[in-house]
Amino acid sequence: MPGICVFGAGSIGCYVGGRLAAAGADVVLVGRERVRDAIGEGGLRLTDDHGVDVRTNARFVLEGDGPAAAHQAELVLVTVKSAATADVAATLAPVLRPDAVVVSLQNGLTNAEALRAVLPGVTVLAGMVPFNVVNLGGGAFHQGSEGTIEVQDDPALAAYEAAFAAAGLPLRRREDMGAVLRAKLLLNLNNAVNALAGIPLKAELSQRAYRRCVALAQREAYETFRAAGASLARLTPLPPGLIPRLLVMPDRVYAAVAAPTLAIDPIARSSMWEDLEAGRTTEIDWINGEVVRLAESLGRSAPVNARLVTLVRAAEAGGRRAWSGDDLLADLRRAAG
Ligand SMILES: NC(=O)C1=CN([C@@H]2O[C@H](COP(=O)(O)OP(=O)(O)OC[C@H]3O[C@@H](n4cnc5c(N)ncnc54)[C@H](OP(=O)(O)O)[C@@H]3O)[C@@H](O)[C@H]2O)C=CC1
Ligand SMILES: CC(C)(CO)C(=O)C(=O)O
Repeated sequence: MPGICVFGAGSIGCYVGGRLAAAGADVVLVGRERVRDAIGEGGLRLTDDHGVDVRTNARFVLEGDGPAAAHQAELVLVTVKSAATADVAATLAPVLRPDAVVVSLQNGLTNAEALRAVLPGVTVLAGMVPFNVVNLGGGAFHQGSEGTIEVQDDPALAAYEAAFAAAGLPLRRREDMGAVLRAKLLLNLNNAVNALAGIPLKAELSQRAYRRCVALAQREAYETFRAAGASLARLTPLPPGLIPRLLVMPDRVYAAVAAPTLAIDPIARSSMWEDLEAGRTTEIDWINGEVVRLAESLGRSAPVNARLVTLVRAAEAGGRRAWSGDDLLADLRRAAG
């Protein structure tokens, strides 16, 4: 069984790393003292809405011992937030084995590129986690929505596929990973709306005003990607360009059409909400900020996404949170002009 090092033991790192460890993989989690202390003697508990309930005592080391752990590993999963990717890359560069494989399981478009730039000669693959994981505290992590992890196709994956499949998290190989990441970014435009709403995803998405905010941001991003000639993969029953049409439907229609395919646990929140709540820098620059920069590079503008960047930055600095759907929609419409 290959040695796996998970760099960034938070929601995704503990859940994916823990499931791998529970299935017998040799896993070491690298993370913060507060996460190690929360896991404590009881170990990790990993659950989902379909009966998964596993406990495991995966090895956990603090970041000071991260380089030694990464040096031993054949596979390194990077699961820090995007703002920490450069630091992790600098830590990995002097210690990785030349035959190591690095997989970024992060949101955003550029994390694998950022790792690759500092790790020449190492196989670095972009990955995409479609499902939500909530940190319930006390070492418990809950998968609150569905989907299969997708990874940039590469022959190096063959050595690890069995471990992921045994863990109940089979990998889907993709040759069009750029299109997958862009389509995921479109879905992640909801993160900012969810973080500003300050309520669980299910409650937020059940309100038309919030969905209209997401639709505004998605339409703008979709048009920007089209203008750049950048394709988007289909990750949902509806193709990406049609999702805004569903989002703006009245609540009852949305519930009837989306509910069967969009099972979200009532407690699930976006990772951006978790960052705001913990007082951390969010990934707004790596999500909505990407749309704004791409639009600018094309001589266009993306005022709705730019406004969401501004509002989330303000919230990071202690500004307004708990926006109502109507207030946020009015604000974004004003920005759109
Ligand atoms: N949570 C979710 O449901 C989903 C998240 N994602 C994506 O997955 C990625 C990870 O998200 P998530 O798991 O929520 O993030 P978390 O913040 O829960 O976990 C990341 C952890 O890594 C720690 N960390 C930061 N720098 C280092 C370092 N140098 N060495 C070791 N540990 C470090 C962080 O500590 P500290 O906070 O102190 O910096 C934090 O505990 C993001 O890109 C996110 O967008 C994708 C799909 C779903
Ligand atoms: C799963 C999803 C889309 C929403 O929780 C996410 O990627 C995130 O929270 O960052």
